[in-house]
Amino acid sequence: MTRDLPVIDVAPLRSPDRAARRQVAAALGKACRETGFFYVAGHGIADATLQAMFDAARRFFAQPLDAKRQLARNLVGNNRGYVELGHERLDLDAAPDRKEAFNIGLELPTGHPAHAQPFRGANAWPDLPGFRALMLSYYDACLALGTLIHRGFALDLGLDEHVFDSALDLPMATLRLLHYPPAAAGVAGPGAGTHTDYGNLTLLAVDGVAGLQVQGRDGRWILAPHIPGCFVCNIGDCLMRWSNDIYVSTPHRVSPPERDRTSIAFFLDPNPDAIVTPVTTDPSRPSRYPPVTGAEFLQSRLDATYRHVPAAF
Ligand SMILES: O=C(O)CCC(=O)C(=O)O
Ligand SMILES: [Fe+2]
Repeated sequence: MTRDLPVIDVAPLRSPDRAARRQVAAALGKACRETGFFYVAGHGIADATLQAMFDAARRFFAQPLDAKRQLARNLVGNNRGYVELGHERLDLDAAPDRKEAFNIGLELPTGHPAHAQPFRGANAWPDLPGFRALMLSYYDACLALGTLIHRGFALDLGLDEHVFDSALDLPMATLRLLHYPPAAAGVAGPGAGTHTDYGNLTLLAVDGVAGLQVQGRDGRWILAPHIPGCFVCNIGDCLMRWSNDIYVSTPHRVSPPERDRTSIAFFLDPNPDAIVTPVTTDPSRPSRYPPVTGAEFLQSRLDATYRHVPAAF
C-alpha cells in the first residue's frame, strides 16, 4: 500500500488571474489522467460546518431501525432515502456492503417546470431538529464547489471555462451520509465493494477512521486517509465518458473499519437533460461514444447496483 494522491489547492480557481486558474486546471488534469483521485484543499467549506454534518450523520444513524425504515429508499423513490445495512452491493462478485446510508437529492421550488424530469422528487426527512436546513445548505455549498472544480476541468480539456455550468445547475446530485459499523468476527462483506462512481465528481468528507482504498494504474491499492482540511475527490464514469476517456474513473473500495466509520459523500451527477457528448478538442482522439443524456447514463449504472435486491425488500 502506498499513499500518493496529490493535494490540490483549488482556491485560485476563484481568482481573476487566468494564469493562476490555469495552473490549478493543469494540476487537476494531471490527477484526472493518472488516478482520477486527488485531495482538495482551499475548498472554503468551514470546518465547523463539516463537524456539524458529521454530528448530524451520527444522530441520523443512531435512530431506531424502525424510524429509519420509514424513510426507506424503496418507499421514497428517486434514489432518495435510507438504505439498510446489507441492501446495497457495489461489487456484484462480493458479499453485500456492510454499510447503511441516507440520501437526499435536489429540492426544486414548488411548481418548477423541471419537476417532470427523471430523478426529481421529494426528499424524506427524519424528525431531527436542524437536520434538514443543515443538509440543504451543505448540498448547496458542495454544488458550488463542484461547479468551480468543473471550470478547472473545462480549462484543462481546452473547452470554454464555463461550459459545464449550465449542465450542472439543476443536477441529479446526491448528498449521501454513510455509516460503516466495525468489522465483526464471522461476518463477511466489504465496507463498500470495489466500484467506480457513476457521476461526474465525488466530494467526500471522511472522519479519520481508515477505510478508503484506491486502485492505482498498476493495480496496487493506495490508502486514502483523512487529511485535515481536505476533501477526497474523484471523478466518476460520466465525466470519464464526457472527457472521451482522457480522464479516468478509478476503482476504489472501503475495507471494514476497526471502529465505527462515518463519511459524507456528495455525488455530482449532471442535469438529467444534460447531453453528455464526448470532448473532441484533441483531433487525434475521435469520439468513442455516442451522446447520451445524464439521466440515461445514471439509470444504467443504478440498475446494475440494485439488480441483486429482491423487489419486495
Ligand atoms: O465512504 C467512503 O470512504 C467512500 C464511499 C464510496 O466510495 C461511495 O459510496 O461511492
Ligand atoms: Fe465510491
